[in-house]
Amino acid sequence: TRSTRPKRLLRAVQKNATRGDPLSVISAIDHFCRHSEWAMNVGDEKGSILDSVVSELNPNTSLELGTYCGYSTVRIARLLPPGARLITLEFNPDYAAVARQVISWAGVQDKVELVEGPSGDLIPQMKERFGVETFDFVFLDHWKDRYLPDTNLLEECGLLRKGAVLLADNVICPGTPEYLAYIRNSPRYESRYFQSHLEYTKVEDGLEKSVFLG
Ligand SMILES: Cc1ncnc2c1ncn2[C@@H]1O[C@H](/C=C/CNC(=O)c2cc(-c3ccc(F)cc3)cc(O)c2O)[C@@H](O)[C@H]1O
Ligand SMILES: [Mg+2]
Repeated sequence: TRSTRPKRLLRAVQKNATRGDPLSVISAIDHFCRHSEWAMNVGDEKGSILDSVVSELNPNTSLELGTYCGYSTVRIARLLPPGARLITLEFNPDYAAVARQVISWAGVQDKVELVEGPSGDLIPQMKERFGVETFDFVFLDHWKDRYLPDTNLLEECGLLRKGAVLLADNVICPGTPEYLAYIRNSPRYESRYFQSHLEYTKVEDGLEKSVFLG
């Protein structure tokens, strides 16, 4: 079957990372993206901002929109306390298949539930089908024009608790103008921009951290 970039990324993980060692999986992917083929993982620079937000929050229930190859899934899951869980949504079955293998190579599969399907259909099912009360943390990294509709959906479904944190990737590059305008002007959120760079490049990008005030 035709080799794809995600499959080549997975092979690099299986070749260079140690099973059960999430940090070695993260560095194997970063090395592959720096020295072989660029890929749209959040990367090491923005990834360390993601790490600090997750570590400070210690979320019990987290949601990731857009799994891709599972890089940020592993970054988040390795920091979660015992019993905590991360639900990650991915509608491309080929990407999901690669991500499942990256996640299990890292040994964090017990903390992760990868659900295949479009976020717009799955978010309204979170309570009944997945037993979620509310999310403590949401990482947005899927199609950029879905950030705002999915945020509104999370609000409408009562899935954000007071103090829940939304962390959005790529608010500069490729950019999420509608989402930024909404979240920065809404009285229901307290937002802060973390300046950084587009993964593996010198181009400016950043993460927007927004606390839901209820
Ligand atoms: C509604 C729905 N439901 C479920 N899964 C969904 C979904 N919408 C998308 N997905 C999934 O999520 C990932 C998509 C990620 C989109 N990310 C980017 O486009 C992206 C692009 C760049 C970039 C920057 C400069 C360039 F020159 C080129 C690319 C950097 C990034 O960091 C990105 O995240 C991908 O795995 C897709 O299948
Ligand atoms: Mg991204």
